[in-house]
Amino acid sequence: MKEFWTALASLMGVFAFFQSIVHAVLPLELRLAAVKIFHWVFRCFSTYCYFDITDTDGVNTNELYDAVQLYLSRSASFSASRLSLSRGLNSSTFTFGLSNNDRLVDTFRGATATWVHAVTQRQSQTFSLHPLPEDKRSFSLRIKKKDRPLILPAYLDHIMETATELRRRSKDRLLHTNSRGGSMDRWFPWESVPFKHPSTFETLAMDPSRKELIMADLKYFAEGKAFYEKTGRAWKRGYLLYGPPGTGKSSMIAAMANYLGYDIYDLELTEVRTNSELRKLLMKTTSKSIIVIEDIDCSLNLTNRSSKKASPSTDSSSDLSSVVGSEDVGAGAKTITLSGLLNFTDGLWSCCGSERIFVFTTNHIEKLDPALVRSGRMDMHIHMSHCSFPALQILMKNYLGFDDGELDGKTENSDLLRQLEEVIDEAELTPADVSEVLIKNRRREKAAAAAELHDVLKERAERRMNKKRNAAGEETEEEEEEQEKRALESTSNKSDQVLDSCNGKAEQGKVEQV
Ligand SMILES: Nc1ncnc2c1ncn2[C@@H]1O[C@H](COP(=O)(O)OP(=O)(O)OP(=O)(O)O)[C@@H](O)[C@H]1O
Ligand SMILES: [Mg+2]
Repeated sequence: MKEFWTALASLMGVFAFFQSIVHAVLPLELRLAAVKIFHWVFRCFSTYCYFDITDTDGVNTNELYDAVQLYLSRSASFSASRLSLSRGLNSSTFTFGLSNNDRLVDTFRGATATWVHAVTQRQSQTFSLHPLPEDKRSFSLRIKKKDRPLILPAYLDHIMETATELRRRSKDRLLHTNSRGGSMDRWFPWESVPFKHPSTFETLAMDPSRKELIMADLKYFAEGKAFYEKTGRAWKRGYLLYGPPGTGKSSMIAAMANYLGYDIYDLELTEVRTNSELRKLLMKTTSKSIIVIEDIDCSLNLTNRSSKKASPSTDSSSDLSSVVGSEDVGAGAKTITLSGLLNFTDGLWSCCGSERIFVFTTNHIEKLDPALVRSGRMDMHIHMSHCSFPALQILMKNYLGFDDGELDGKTENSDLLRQLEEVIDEAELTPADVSEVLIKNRRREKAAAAAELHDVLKERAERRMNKKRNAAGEETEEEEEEQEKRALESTSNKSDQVLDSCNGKAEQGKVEQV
């Protein structure tokens, strides 16, 4: 035994001696090259192959990294002996995180996949306007070389799909905004909060047939990967929601996100200064998301637009590049152009990601630049209108607890329902107005609350009728005055003509006299 320890000690001594010689004789570059060659030789003879999945690809966040993290933390968490736990602010679920060098083993189609998570510090960065995060994170996947054709890329597809499904099921969606201090100089220009809006298509008050049409359209889109690939179209869709305030445009967006399980990017256009900032924001959005620009008409600077339009050029492209949010503020002049915005939704940059929905909302569709609303740009124009009777029925269900049987018009409520149906269109109340009345009366008995609603609707309808009648009366008065004026004018014209003809004769006579 003693001999063994003596031999080991002398072996280590020899190794240390050679190491010091190598360090003294070989320069650093040569040593690094030697290490690389050693790794290369090792990999050539190894039965395994390795794949590194980093958190960024240098510019964009790597969706695969996020998917792997979610997949491993939810699917394989039970097989790991040590994991870090976290729960996001306002989030309803716990997330298992992986620390440095954590190792997880997964199996797919009978093959073993070993994952190792590595967190290293990024080497000191040179000055940059867009610094990267301090930590560099990556997953390393190790599989047997012989399994490679069997499980790649199917395994990665499986991970992406599972992560998507997990996200959808967790109902933990995010609402990203660029207006809450998200700085363009930072790595991630969007600030995020958990998205908890409870609006769904079920609670949304609108005609069921139109609702179904929209839901079918969304579903077709979400499942339409093959269709978009086959037709060579970018996998994105645009919706323009327009209508008066309080008709449910924002509620519809929330319902869309909840229906599809997508995140929302709420883009505050007035916070974006240049087209390149806009493009960068777009690049930092993930797929399976809804990118929203609310009140698009208010984001457009019509003064600048018209001044540009006043230029002699009649070229339609000049119209397209009209300034949107421009403000002449010297060096920091804002230079977002309409063409920049259209590129954002339509152009090549809009495709740097997939499965994305663009939603614009406006109260004044007539104020929008024709370039924005021309057919083909926004795939679907959805008019959110005043509360109709079918929409009212949904609100009565939501707020007062009426059920389908009570609303089918064959029960003791049928009279009340008929009366509501008679006045609802004339009252022209928005779903938000109706909701207010119902909220105020929600503690009362259903029928009493509905009767109160009827009174409000009736009063409003009558007021509108009176207004119309008065307006019509004023119009008739105006018309009568107009007619009188015309009659008077025609009489005076006739006498003028008589005078003229007399004068004419006099002139002629005069001429003749001359
Ligand atoms: N169609 C609807 N279905 C259910 N609730 C609605 C609907 N429309 C409005 N509401 C209610 O009114 C409130 C305001 O609606 P919402 O913010 O969606 O309107 P909007 O059309 O986006 O208005 P604005 O044009 O002012 O942004 C919502 O919180 C919701 O409770
Ligand atoms: Mg809104």
